[in-house]
Amino acid sequence: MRVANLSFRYGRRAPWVLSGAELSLAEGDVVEVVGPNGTGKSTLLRLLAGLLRPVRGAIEDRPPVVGYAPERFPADQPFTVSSYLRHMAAVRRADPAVVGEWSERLGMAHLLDQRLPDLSKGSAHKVGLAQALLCRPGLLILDEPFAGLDTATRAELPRVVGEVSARGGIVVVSDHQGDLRAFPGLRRCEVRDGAVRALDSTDSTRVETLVGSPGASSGGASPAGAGRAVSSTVRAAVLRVEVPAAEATGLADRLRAEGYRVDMDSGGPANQDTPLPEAAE
Ligand SMILES: Nc1ncnc2c1ncn2[C@@H]1O[C@H](COP(=O)(O)OP(=O)(O)OP(=O)(O)O)[C@@H](O)[C@H]1O
Repeated sequence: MRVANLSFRYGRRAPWVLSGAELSLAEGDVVEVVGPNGTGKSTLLRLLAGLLRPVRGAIEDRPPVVGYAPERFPADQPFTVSSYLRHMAAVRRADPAVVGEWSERLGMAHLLDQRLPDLSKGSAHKVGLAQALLCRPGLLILDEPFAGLDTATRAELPRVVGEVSARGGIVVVSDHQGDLRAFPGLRRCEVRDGAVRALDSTDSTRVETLVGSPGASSGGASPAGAGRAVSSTVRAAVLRVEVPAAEATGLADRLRAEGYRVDMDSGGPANQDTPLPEAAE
């Protein structure tokens, strides 16, 4: 799927939200979209989902089945949870049994008989997630999916994302809270000044700081070069990168998959003699 020279604004005189944005997405990609408030993350997600039409440019090769969970589920609808989800399953030509399955999985089976307008904010949010997942999406768009979720569902969501990705689906997530940050192979991109810019897949600020630090050669691998193995004709640099323990294995696996040699030291803090520079958060 490709976002090609995409420009969008909400009205003829409105300012451009996106201007000439580019993004390529491959099967199985999981992409976190970040950026300051109001820069156009939700707008980009709605464009990707096909809910908004580009003013200029195009979105090419969108998978045919799209699941979209909005940041705020519109709960002001005269249905029960069950009748709404069964209706959505029928519209998406999904097996009605998936309503029960997703309700269980998202911890909302006890809500099925409740009316949508009576739901709490978090419960309504779960209904928004469930309707996006009913259809086995080839493109799953989640706008701030973790906001207001209980602990169990928060823990379940990365597994759901992993399953969609494992069967070749593309997942695009706007996630202020960073709950997917440890997801193996996560791609990150930032929406800013109308453009979509690729970030390093893990903690870009820290890695960039390290590359510029004394002792790290600028002639070797750089975070911007992730995906390119260090060839024998390029001088190699050794970076010491301190990451949270929970993210270490995923990050190491991803770098190895990209052809880098990775040595992992899981014990204690970084070498006290050569302290890591403070990351500019
Ligand atoms: N329906 C709309 N009509 C007019 N302008 C809109 C509409 N939706 C969003 N905008 C404007 O488009 C810009 C981008 O909004 P958007 O919601 O995409 O940003 P965002 O990055 O998702 O913000 P946040 O981080 O606060 O969720 C903002 O200036 C916003 O005011």
